[in-house]
Order: sequence, then C-alpha cells, then structure tokens
Amino acid sequence: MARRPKRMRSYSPRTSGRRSMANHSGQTFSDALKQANAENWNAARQHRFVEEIFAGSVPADIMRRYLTQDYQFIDGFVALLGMAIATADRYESRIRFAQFAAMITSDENTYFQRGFDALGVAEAERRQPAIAAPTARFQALMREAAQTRDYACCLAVLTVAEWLYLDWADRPGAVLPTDFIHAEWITLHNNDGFRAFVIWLRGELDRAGADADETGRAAAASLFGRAVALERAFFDHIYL
Ligand SMILES: Cc1ncc(C[n+]2csc(CCO)c2C)c(N)n1
Repeated sequence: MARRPKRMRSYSPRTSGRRSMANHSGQTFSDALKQANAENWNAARQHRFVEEIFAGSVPADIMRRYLTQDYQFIDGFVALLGMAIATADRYESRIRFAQFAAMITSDENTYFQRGFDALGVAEAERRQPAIAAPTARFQALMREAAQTRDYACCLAVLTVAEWLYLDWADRPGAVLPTDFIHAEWITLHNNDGFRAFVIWLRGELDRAGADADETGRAAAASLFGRAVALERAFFDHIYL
C-alpha cells in the first residue's frame, strides 16, 4: 500500500475513500492544536478565577474588572463571527453561526447588564472603560483573524474562545454558587446547547484544517496558539 512520506503530517482524507479528520497519530486538527498549547490551556482552565467563580468567591472588584473588560471583547467577537458566516464553505455552517450570533447578542447581553447593575458599574465604565493590554491584544487578534478572510483562521480563534470556556466551566457534579453573577457565568458556558455548539465548531475546524494546505494550517495554528496565550493573560490581568 502506498504511504505518505512520514514527515508529512496530514489531516487530509485517507486513501480508503472515507474522509477521516484524524492525522496519522489518530488526532484531529483541533486535538493537535490543543495539545500543542497544553501549558497555556491548562493554566487558563485551572486559573484562580475559575476556582473562585465555582466557589462563588470572586471579589466584587475583580468581577467588575473582568466583566467590564470582557464586555469590550464581544463586539470584535461578533464581527469575527460575521466573517466566519461570510467565509464558511457551506450554507448549513452559515445558518449555525447566524443562529449562534442571534443567541449571544440576546441572552448573554442581559447577563452583562444585570451583572453591571448588581456590581454598581457606572454607564461610562460599561461603555468605555480604559482598555487593558490583554483586552486590546485580543481585539487585535480577532481583527487579524477576520482580515485573513479565511474560514480556518476565523475558526481557530472562535474555537479557542468557546472551547476553552466550555472546558473550564464543564465540571460535572459541581455545586453552583448562589450568587447569579457567578452561577450564570458558569451555566452560560456549560449548558447542553453550548456544548453541542463547541463540538460542532471543533468539527468545522477539523474539516477546514483538512481542506487547507500546510500554509493555511500553519496560519490557523499560529492564531490558535496566540488565542490560548491571550485567554491565560486575560485571566491573569484581572488580578494584577
Ligand atoms: C476573554 C474571553 N474569552 C472567551 C470568552 C467566551 N466567549 C466569548 S463570546 C462567547 C460566545 C457566547 O458566550 C464565549 C463563549 C469570553 N467571554 N471571554
């Protein structure tokens, strides 16, 4: 049987005819990217913020900083979703992203408003806080991903933002904290609909990675890695 040269790591369809998203070590593109960034990924997943939110003990001033900065992240995120809708290779994918965009611009938005109310965040601080460095870098990374006009590159950044959040929030059997500010930020990221979306998103990244050439995969991998590093830096900065 003809084999590919060993050093050529490929996520392309196998010769059997059935499309497989796995590479030769049995890993999908998204698995390989996560593994390549394990140190930053795990540091974010087990961050002090995550421990404290499950314990319901994030201090109010830390939560205030987190939510005001995170609110500044959403606009660029929705713009990146828009580019994913534009560059997706299938109508079905566009529909799925469009439905997700509609959902996050309604439900999640009320969480931020209620959270700001509960934490006494002034109007100016909601609309135009001083942008912290990791927030600015995240905004720039999302803009860079969108400007590639490449589906795999858009997916790389979107997948990190969603999957890493599912990964930290998904603690089966964990008791939810009583304060909605903590509890709802967890349940926004560990509910079944969100889980299904992340699984679908990873599948899209696997498929786009398999369809891309080495250069395209390298570009997506670079964006993925920088997004994971920024997720960690974003959690870190709210405690500084
Ligand atoms: C720094 C940062 N990274 C990722 C997320 C997670 N996230 C951002 S938009 C979105 C979709 C709807 O919830 C999700 C999951 C966040 N909030 N903040």
